[in-house]
Amino acid sequence: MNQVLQELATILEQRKEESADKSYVASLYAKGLDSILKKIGEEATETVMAAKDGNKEKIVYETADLWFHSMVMLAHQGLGPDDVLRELQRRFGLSGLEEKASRGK
Ligand SMILES: N=c1c2ncn([C@@H]3O[C@H](COP(=O)(O)OP(=O)(O)OP(=O)(O)O)[C@@H](O)[C@H]3O)c2ncn1[C@@H]1O[C@H](COP(=O)(O)O)[C@@H](O)[C@H]1O
Repeated sequence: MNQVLQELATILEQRKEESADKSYVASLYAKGLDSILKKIGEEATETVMAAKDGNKEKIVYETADLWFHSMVMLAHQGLGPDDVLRELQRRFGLSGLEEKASRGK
């Protein structure tokens, strides 16, 4: 799995033991699932607006916010990035893309 995602996932697990006034992630857990989902909705909207503007720097920044809050949601639900990557890898295999990529097509 991607090392950055793995390291972030480890921090997100550790934040489950942290107090809400010391950590943004712990404060999101304390507010509960609906607040985490609200942040995902906001960040998704900001990502869409950045893409419509065509500002590459802003697109990357907002997508990072969206991925980050999605990872907080996964951690809250007892999941992690490896679960999503496994699903993407499964689809990759199913579509035959893996074989085509290895043949350079
Ligand atoms: N990657 C991130 C990250 N990306 C975005 N954010 C926060 O997500 C929020 C984004 O919300 P907005 O863009 O709406 O900005 P805002 O108006 O300040 O936010 P709100 O007041 O509306 O909640 C900001 O407060 C950012 O600081 C993040 N906060 C933390 N991390 C990672 O999570 C780790 C743990 O963070 P803490 O729990 O704060 O220690 C850190 O080490 C970082 O690696």
